[in-house]
Amino acid sequence: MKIFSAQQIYQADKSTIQREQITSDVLMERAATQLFEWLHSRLRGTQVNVQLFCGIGNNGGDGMVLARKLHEHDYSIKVHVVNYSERRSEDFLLNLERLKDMKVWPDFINKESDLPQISPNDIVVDAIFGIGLNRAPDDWVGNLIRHINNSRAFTLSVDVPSGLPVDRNPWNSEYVIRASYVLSFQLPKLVFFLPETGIYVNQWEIVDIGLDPDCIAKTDADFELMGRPEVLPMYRPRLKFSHKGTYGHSVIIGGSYGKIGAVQLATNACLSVGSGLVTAFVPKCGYDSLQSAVPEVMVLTGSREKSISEIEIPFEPSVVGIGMGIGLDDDTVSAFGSFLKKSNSPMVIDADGLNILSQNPEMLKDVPRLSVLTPHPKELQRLIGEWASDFDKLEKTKAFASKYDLVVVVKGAHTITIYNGKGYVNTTGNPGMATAGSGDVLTGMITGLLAQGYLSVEAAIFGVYLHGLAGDLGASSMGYEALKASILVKHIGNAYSELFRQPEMEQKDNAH
Ligand SMILES: NC(=O)C1=CN([C@@H]2O[C@H](COP(=O)(O)OP(=O)(O)OC[C@H]3O[C@@H](n4cnc5c(N)ncnc54)[C@H](O)[C@@H]3O)[C@@H](O)[C@H]2O)[C@@H](O)CC1
Ligand SMILES: [K+]
Repeated sequence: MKIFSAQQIYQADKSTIQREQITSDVLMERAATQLFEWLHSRLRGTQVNVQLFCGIGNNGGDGMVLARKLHEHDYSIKVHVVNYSERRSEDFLLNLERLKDMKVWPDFINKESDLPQISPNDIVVDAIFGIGLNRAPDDWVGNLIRHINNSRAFTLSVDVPSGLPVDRNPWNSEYVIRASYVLSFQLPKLVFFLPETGIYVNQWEIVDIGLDPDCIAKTDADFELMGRPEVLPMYRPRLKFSHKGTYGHSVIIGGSYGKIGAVQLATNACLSVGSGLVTAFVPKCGYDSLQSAVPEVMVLTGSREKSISEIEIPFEPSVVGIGMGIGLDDDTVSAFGSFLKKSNSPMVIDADGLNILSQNPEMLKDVPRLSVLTPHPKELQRLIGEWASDFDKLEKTKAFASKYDLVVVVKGAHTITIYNGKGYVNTTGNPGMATAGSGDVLTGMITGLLAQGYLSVEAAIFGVYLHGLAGDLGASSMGYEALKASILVKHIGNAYSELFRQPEMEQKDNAH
């Protein structure tokens, strides 16, 4: 699903109105009717107090329509107009009149007003600001927002949490609604997925308001949300008349004394994701443990006992995954540097491999183009430097990835794969995966997918999705805390099945 900027949403809005030859208030009615249906299907007439806080723009207009519909269905409502400007939108005014026609009289909150009482049992509808927010809310509006947050009432935000701009960090973190639930129109907003701004969104859902599909299809989005429908078409089925050679020979290079487990996890994951053959290249100390822990893996060793000081692979690997547990010894660094110089095909670089690159940026030009880098936040910072915000981080990563023609996997709660100026936001995974070795598993998976012929960007996107899905399946049986990297590997097979099982479950759900 595409993620649009505010300007692109306004454009889709305009194009829908033109194409369907409707007026903008018809679109507002349609949008707010969806909000009503959502709430009504959950409340089913329950007598709970619904307090609606509506701004004076179109987000407030949505709130006005919702208020009218709730009133028509005998809900107990209280409507507040947050009167932050004299520049009221036409559709807001129209729907204010329609509400008054039904003898519902909103109170107007302004600078001097007392803050209304909100009980924790009330439902708050937050329709103060939408995607039109372009500056910090005034202090009195900010105080009202803080008051709503402190009320602990269930807060349903219309389109976006009020006070949260869609293209930058908030001016004041206190002046943003902490939404229990966000009903977002048509397309998700990037801010929902970034660590600094995602905290304002507990849960979100898309409401389809029928925006012009052609306009959406032909608009290039900088970001895309990668759910099952986006990821599934990337899957490459196994062929009946195939053999292990069809699915590539991966080489995992890494490990040092005390860190052989990283290679064990990566090789295991690489096999489980479907690589035909997997060879590990480790220092001598890794030989015995790897041979006994992963019988399917072939093991090559360097000449040293505890660290890698040269990298010699006596065959042409389909793909190399390198860096996990490799350490930063001088000899390892120069072995890594010379290995990069003689490599031409895309590789996957992780952990200390990335740290070597950030300490020796002149090596970056030798990284084969279309390689996949998988940094966690600290490693990313070492590679691209400090950033001012998550937005800045993404822009800098895009520039870095384009400069060297690489795929960069920005790991996090919503991992974002960056390639060719675009960001692909992952939807699977959970906090249980923030655990030792989780990244080694991901590196092994992406390597194994590349070995099977997936393109670099697809291997990264598909691998990240499947890795998260394996984590979700693991967590569903054992919870977050006990989830560990080896369990992720065990669930890779289930994750593949889940990818295909999902539609049946959806059909069944719909049938009820
Ligand atoms: N684009 C769409 O597809 C649709 C949009 N709709 C709604 O329209 C919303 C956008 O409406 P608007 O563009 O009217 O904008 P908002 O309702 O978000 O904001 C209202 C106006 O307040 C002003 N403003 C911005 N920041 C301010 C601040 N800090 N203090 C005081 N005033 C400030 C701006 O001039 C802005 O236009 C969406 O979020 C959505 O809720 C829906 O009605 C349905 C269709
Ligand atoms: K809102």
